[in-house]
Amino acid sequence: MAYIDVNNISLKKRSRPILHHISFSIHKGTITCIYGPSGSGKSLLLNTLAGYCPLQEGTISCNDQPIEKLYLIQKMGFMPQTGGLYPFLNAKEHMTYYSRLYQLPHKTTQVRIKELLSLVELWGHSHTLVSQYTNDMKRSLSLAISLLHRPSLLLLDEPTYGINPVLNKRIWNYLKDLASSFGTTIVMATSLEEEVRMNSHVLLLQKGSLIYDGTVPDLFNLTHQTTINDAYTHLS
Ligand SMILES: Nc1ncnc2c1ncn2[C@@H]1O[C@H](COP(=O)(O)OP(=O)(O)OP(=O)(O)O)[C@@H](O)[C@H]1O
Repeated sequence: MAYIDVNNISLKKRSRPILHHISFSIHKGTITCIYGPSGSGKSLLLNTLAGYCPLQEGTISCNDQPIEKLYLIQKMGFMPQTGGLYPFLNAKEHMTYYSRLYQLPHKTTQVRIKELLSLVELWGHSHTLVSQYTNDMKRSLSLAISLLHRPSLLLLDEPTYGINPVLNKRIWNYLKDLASSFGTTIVMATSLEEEVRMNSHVLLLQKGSLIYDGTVPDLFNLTHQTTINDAYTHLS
């Protein structure tokens, strides 16, 4: 049975249709990559999954429950592309603030803050105000925050964009371990072809329409191509 069911959703922004009749399913404990060029609707799709864009058409359910309920019961972790950070708080204060929102026990909070800020290479900057962070550091902090409460569903908007290869690999190992050991379901927007290739499930978006939903090997078989970009162009 599917963990997430997206059924015929459409979305308009300022009366302009952006997402068009999108349907797909996601299984528990898998990593799904949403791939497409800038402006294809990746962020809006993720925002819609996270419940930030009210649905104008269609339904989204998670474990047979409306997805909005999942957010309320704190089972979802969402890393937006921007926002969610306070310039005059440092990384540790952010993590503490969000831990309180999630009502994590004090000891768990201390352990997770160190573990996650170390994971994203911010432990050494944990007392620096976010206003002094680079965009990449802000992104890393957003990722750490989204992981804080060990959510069962993680929605990540380009989590590894612009980061160094060593950190990229460490984050990927961490995410894969969450999926395989804890059954965490991960949905991420990415513009990096190599990230799509590493994962089993890919959704290709073009101008707000889903042009492919399936595995990478099936995509290559279908299009007789050997790269994601060539396959994407073939389907366009
Ligand atoms: N709040 C909004 N109001 C109106 N149009 C919007 C809004 N947010 C996004 N759009 C438009 O919706 C389309 C999809 O945007 P979206 O940010 O989801 O694309 P994306 O694939 O995530 O791109 P990128 O990789 O650059 O983030 C774009 O044409 C964008 O201009």
